[in-house]
Amino acid sequence: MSCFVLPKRKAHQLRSPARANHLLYKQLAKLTVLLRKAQYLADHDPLTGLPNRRLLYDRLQQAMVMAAREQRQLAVLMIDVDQFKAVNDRHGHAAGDQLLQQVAQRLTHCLRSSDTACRLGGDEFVVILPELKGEDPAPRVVAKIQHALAQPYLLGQHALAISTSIGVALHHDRQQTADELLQQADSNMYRNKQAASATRAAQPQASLQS
Ligand SMILES: Nc1nc2c(ncn2[C@@H]2O[C@H](COP(=O)(O)OP(=O)(O)OP(=O)(O)O)[C@@H](O)[C@H]2O)c(=O)[nH]1
Repeated sequence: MSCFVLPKRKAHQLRSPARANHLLYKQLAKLTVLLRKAQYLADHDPLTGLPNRRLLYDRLQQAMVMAAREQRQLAVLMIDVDQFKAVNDRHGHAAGDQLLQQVAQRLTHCLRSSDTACRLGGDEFVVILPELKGEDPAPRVVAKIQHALAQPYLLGQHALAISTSIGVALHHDRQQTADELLQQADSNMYRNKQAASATRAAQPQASLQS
């Protein structure tokens, strides 16, 4: 914390109030920058730069309140990379990291500025869609995301195709908590993953391509 302390100055420099004020102002400006950086680090995933679990809960709770107040539809998507462990095992952890970074970039490009994509941890991402309009719009967003994430990735020298499992939860019930909504999206994702896994088992050629 030594950077927050006024630097030692010759006594005559600090005797001038204008000079002392100037030094204090500079130190406060530095402190403000450091606090902003600390806040960013507390709220974001260092690998992908996406909001982390802490900020996800914050944004989701706010979005749920706004959706209820303005009678808007809100959906949460739970997104999990299929067989991600195999990417690490076959191509190395650094390639796995690159894949997660590219998934995060693609997710961000697919979404509107009012939507939020977060990294929950590992290969799990959450998307908050706070302003759904029209009839049953969530499946359209899911299809768009799934298509974008299914395009091949370039990891160093390797081109790699992956699939993702996505679970959707719609926020209908005002009593529902953020945790319950995420849990519902997670259960739906898990069910979809199991179905996709059963399909892959029946068609071994459809598994991870590299
Ligand atoms: N490269 C990399 N790997 C990570 C990171 N965080 C977690 N992992 C790895 O991600 C993998 C997650 O594996 P799982 O989700 O359990 O398994 P999976 O292979 O995706 O299996 P399914 O989800 O059932 O398809 C584990 O091997 C973790 O070690 C990370 O930041 N970078």
